[in-house]
Amino acid sequence: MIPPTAPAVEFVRVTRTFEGGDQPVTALSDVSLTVPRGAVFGVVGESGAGKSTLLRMMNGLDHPTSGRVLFDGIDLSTLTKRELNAVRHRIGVVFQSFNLVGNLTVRDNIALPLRLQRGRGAEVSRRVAELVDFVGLGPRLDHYPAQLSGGEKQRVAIARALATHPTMLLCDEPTSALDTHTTGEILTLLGATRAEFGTSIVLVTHELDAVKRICDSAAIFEAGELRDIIAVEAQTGSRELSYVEHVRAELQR
Ligand SMILES: Nc1ncnc2c1ncn2[C@@H]1O[C@H](COP(=O)(O)OP(=O)(O)OP(=O)(O)O)[C@@H](O)[C@H]1O
Repeated sequence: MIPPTAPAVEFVRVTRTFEGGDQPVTALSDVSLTVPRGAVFGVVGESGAGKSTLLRMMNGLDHPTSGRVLFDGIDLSTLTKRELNAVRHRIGVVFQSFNLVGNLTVRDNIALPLRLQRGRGAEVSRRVAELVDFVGLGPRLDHYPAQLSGGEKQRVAIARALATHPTMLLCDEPTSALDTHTTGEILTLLGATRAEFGTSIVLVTHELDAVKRICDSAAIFEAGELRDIIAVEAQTGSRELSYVEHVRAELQR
């Protein structure tokens, strides 16, 4: 059972060391942090800081060498493969490179996680319709990924990640392949995801503007060590700018 007050994710003194090369590599060293439920939590750090390792552990794809990772209060390393799979259905993942299936339409990409769970046809269609509406991709339902812009592909990927009603969304550099205006649109969509569904979001990014825009707090990593967790001041009064307003604001800054 999920303790009602459990955070979305908790790391308790987590260390992850990779053996096998000439020398062991410590990707994360004694990391303790808490992602509160419903938070948008940023993770920043230079290349090699340990961000991907952190995300893989949140998703149960990797386990600590020492310490514990708790999702909804459950220690992921104590679960059987079957239990872990069940927990992972409550976690959505969004990648920089979208990871859509090229020979499936938008509709079928979004439906994929539901079909893997053997969802019934009518339920799947209803859920896909809701999500397409939420991410604003109605007219593109029968298009293939190659026919979409980068921003549209990321909308499909977000819809697909939300298909199974996850309580947490892990976003690995979701806007790094996008121009700044489209980045703003995707961040707005992630903000709407939290507001509409209460989804906890972990946003790994090297773009500090993205953190400033939607995160409540952010963890700063350096060489596998958690250096600081900072509260991010809310950007009150900010609204979605049109493309022209955005370019004007950037060039005149
Ligand atoms: N499977 C592995 N085997 C050996 N070393 C690894 C493995 N995975 C990660 N590492 C090492 O752990 C350290 C942290 O890697 P990680 O990918 O977590 O960093 P990152 O912050 O995500 O970097 P980037 O922004 O470049 O993706 C690096 O030194 C990396 O080489």
